[in-house]
Amino acid sequence: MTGLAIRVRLPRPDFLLDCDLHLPASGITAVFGPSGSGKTTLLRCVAGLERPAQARVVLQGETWEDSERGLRLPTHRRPLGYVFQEASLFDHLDVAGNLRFAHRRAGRDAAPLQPLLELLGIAGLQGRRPGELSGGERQRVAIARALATGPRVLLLDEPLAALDLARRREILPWLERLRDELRIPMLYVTHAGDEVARMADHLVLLDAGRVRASGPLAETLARIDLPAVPGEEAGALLHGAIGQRDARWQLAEVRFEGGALWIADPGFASGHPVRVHVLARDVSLALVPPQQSSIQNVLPAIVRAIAPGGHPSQALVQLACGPTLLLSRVTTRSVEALELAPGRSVWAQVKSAALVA
Ligand SMILES: Nc1ncnc2c1ncn2[C@@H]1O[C@H](COP(=O)(O)OP(=O)(O)OP(=O)(O)O)[C@@H](O)[C@H]1O
Repeated sequence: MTGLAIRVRLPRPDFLLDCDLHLPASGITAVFGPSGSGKTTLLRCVAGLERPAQARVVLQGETWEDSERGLRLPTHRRPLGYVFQEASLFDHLDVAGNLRFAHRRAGRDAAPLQPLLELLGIAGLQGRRPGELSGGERQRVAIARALATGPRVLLLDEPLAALDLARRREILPWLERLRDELRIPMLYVTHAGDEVARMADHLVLLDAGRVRASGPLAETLARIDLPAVPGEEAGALLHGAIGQRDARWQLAEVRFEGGALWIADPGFASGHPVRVHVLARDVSLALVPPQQSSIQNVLPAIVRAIAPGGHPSQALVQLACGPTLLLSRVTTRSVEALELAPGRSVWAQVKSAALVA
C-alpha cells in the first residue's frame, strides 16, 4: 500500500478523535479545522507521542503502529521530522551546529546537509546563532533540521503562525520547493486559508475529532455538501498553466483542463504552473453565450449539483468545465428562472479570477 494510512480513536475531554485517513505518498496534505478540533493531536498520534487504545499508522506499507497486533514503534524509531510554530533551536549552537546535532542523531538515515542548506537558502547563515536570525530564517533552519534526519514524513504544525505577513511570504516559496522536490508526505496544520490554497495538494477537514472531508484540494474546496472552509468564502481553485499573453492589455491566459481564463498578467513565462481562485459570487450563469458584455471570461459548463447558499434567497451551484469544477452563487429565483438542474448546459461568466499568491 502506498501513502500514509492513519486510523486512530482517542478520547479527548470534549470528543473522540476518530479518524480513518489514507493520505498521498507525497505532496502537502493541509489539516484544517476549527481550534481544538484535534489537528495537533492527530499529528502527535502519527509521531507516536499519544497512546491511543486503537491506532494503526502505516507508511508506504511499513507499519509504525498497530494496536490490534500490539505493535508500536516509539517516536525515536519513526523516521519523521516535526516542525512547530516556534522554532526550538539550541541557542548556544550556531546554525551549522544545530543541523549537525540532528544529523548525528539520525545516524545512517541522515540526509546530506549541503543540499538541504541550498534547498532552504540558508547556506550563508551557517555561522549565526538562532538569536541572530529573523523569525523566517529561524523557521527555515528548523525545517532544515527536521529534514537533516532523513525523515520519510514531515509534520508541520502551524509553522508560519508566529510570523508576520512579510515573513510568511518570504518562507512560502521555500515550502513550495520542498513540496516539489521531496518525495515524502507533508502534513501541514494551518488556520490560514491562503496557505492551503497556495500550497496544499490534499485537504483534510477536521471537526470535533471527526474527518468531515479528505480529498484532492480543488475537488474538496468545490464540494457544496460541506460548509465553506471556515473563514473563507465559497470558491473554486483551478490548477492551470500560463498560456498566451496579450501584451497590449497586460493579460495572460491561464489554461486548465476543461477551459481557459484571462487574468491580469502576473509576468510568468508560458507554461508556468499557477493556481487561480474563482469566488462563487464572481460567477454568474446564462443559458446563451452573452453578447457585448464586459466580462471576458465565459465558459461552457454543465450543472452538477445545487445546494442552499446560506441565505434562503441564495443557492450554490457546482459546475463542471470538463474535469474542472467551478462554483457559482446565484439567487434561488435565478435557479427557477433558468430551470437550473443537474445536467443543464450553461455559460458561466467569470467576473473576476485571482492568482493565488
Ligand atoms: N494531553 C491532552 N490531554 C487531554 N486533552 C487534550 C490534550 N491535548 C489536547 N487536548 C484537548 O484535545 C482537543 C484537541 O486539541 P488539539 O490541540 O489537537 O486541537 P487543534 O485542532 O490542534 O487546536 P488549535 O487549532 O487550537 O491548535 C482540545 O479540546 C484540547 O483541549
